[in-house]
Amino acid sequence: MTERLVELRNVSKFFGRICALSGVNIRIGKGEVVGLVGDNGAGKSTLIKILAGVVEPTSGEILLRGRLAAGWSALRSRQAGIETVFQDRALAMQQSVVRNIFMGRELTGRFGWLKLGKEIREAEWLMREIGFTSSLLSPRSIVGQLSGGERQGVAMARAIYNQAELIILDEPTAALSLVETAKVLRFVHQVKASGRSVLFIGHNIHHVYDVADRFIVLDRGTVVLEADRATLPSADALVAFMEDVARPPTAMAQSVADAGANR
Ligand SMILES: Nc1ncnc2c1ncn2[C@@H]1O[C@H](COP(=O)(O)OP(=O)(O)OP(=O)(O)O)[C@@H](O)[C@H]1O
Repeated sequence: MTERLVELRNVSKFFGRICALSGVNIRIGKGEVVGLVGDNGAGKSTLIKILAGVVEPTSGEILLRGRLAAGWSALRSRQAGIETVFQDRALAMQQSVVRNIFMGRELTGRFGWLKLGKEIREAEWLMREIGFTSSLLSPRSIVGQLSGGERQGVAMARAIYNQAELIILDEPTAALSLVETAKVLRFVHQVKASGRSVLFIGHNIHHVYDVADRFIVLDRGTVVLEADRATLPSADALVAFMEDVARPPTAMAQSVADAGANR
């Protein structure tokens, strides 16, 4: 097993009487890509918001490198190297790639002057690190003119600049074409190759399967499957498992009865 980076131990979250998470145990190791899947309302967003420190668990513990993390908050989460790329990616569309990467953490000199040359060089390095290959793209490109997959890459480059050790990607391939999805999956592979970890949340099981080393399936607030890639022969096996989980108990009982009758 890889070195443990972050763990949730017996975490539950209630919103009033609604139970969003119940006794969840998960761990994310250094340099691994974990795929988090589950139907609508399964608790995925709540889980990533807890990791990001923007939602407080009702009970349970968060551990960093095996040690209890006290006083968990958005600041502590970022200090621990956890960066979340939410679906809107929070990018300034009218601004350049370099301005987006350094937003709020600009490189300045002694008198507060912007070190644009240094930022450009650093942005070029980050773009290479994340796997941008197009020669048409530069740190000066305007983000609003980039494709959806490339924008996702800029958000990931910003996370790396912010010292991310774990990048949480909230449905990074939602509404993207095949070509754009392939770009995002390549960026994720690059992030892993650089030794960082990724928690990849996705509705498209095939995208998650393509990129993850390990899979966690949430269903109505509980972890119903945690499996290594080696134990899941294909994306279809994961889809079949999820279909079984989603099936209402009566339908399941009926299908068991049907199977018995056909024997
Ligand atoms: N702020 C909130 N107040 C009340 N209930 C909430 C809140 N946030 C989430 N919930 C409820 O908690 C449960 C889990 O929601 P969550 O958004 O975490 O699921 P999800 O897996 O991310 O779903 P989706 O894929 O649709 O985004 C749902 O029943 C949801 O209605």
